[in-house]
Amino acid sequence: MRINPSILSADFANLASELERIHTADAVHVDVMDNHFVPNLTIGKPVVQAIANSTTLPLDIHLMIADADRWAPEYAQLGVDSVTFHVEASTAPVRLARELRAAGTKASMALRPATPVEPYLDMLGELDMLLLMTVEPGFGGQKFLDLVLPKIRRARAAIDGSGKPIALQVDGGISRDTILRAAEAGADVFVAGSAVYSAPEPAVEIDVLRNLALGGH
Ligand SMILES: O=C(CO)[C@@H](O)[C@H](O)COP(=O)(O)O
Repeated sequence: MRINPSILSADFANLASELERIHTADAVHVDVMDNHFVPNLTIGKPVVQAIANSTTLPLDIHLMIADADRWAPEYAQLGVDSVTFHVEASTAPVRLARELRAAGTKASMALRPATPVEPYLDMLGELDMLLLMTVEPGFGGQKFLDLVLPKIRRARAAIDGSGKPIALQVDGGISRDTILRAAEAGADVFVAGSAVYSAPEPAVEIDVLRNLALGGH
């Protein structure tokens, strides 16, 4: 059960201290948005590099950008732990996943809530992590979409059937109220933004969320 706080909900003017506030996290989830794939604009490579230089936590990079085939390998060069691209933004996801692994990072692929997982089950072995979005990507603070739960269950069954150690991440609306449902469905990596950063002590909230998730297993 891993908790990766999203710095989208952090104070961007004080990123170094905001990273210290989540020292109990398993990794830092970094949302890169380009105002094309999603209707929001966040940060790019220079700021990702600065974050990498400011923390000892692994970086979990979530690219919500168009033309993932072109850009994702460049993020892999930054020495981050994992790079997640959206399948809806890639024309050659198998080749891209292989390129990411060849660059020394974990390869991860994300699906929007309405994107079915079945067409991609045969390529699970190319991935280190599958991200199932539990909100429409673009903004923090949205409501968890329960309609994704059956897809999480189907993905869990396929991962278990593959016999491969593929992480199953969920992102969006994860809180004390929703994390158990996602865990019971089979998720094992949880991205939480507003729930962590709105807490008085984010590091403690991370531990609370992790313990709640453990109740689902
Ligand atoms: O990628 C996204 C949103 O597109 C997420 O990472 C959010 O940043 C999570 O925030 P909360 O829903 O937990 O507030």
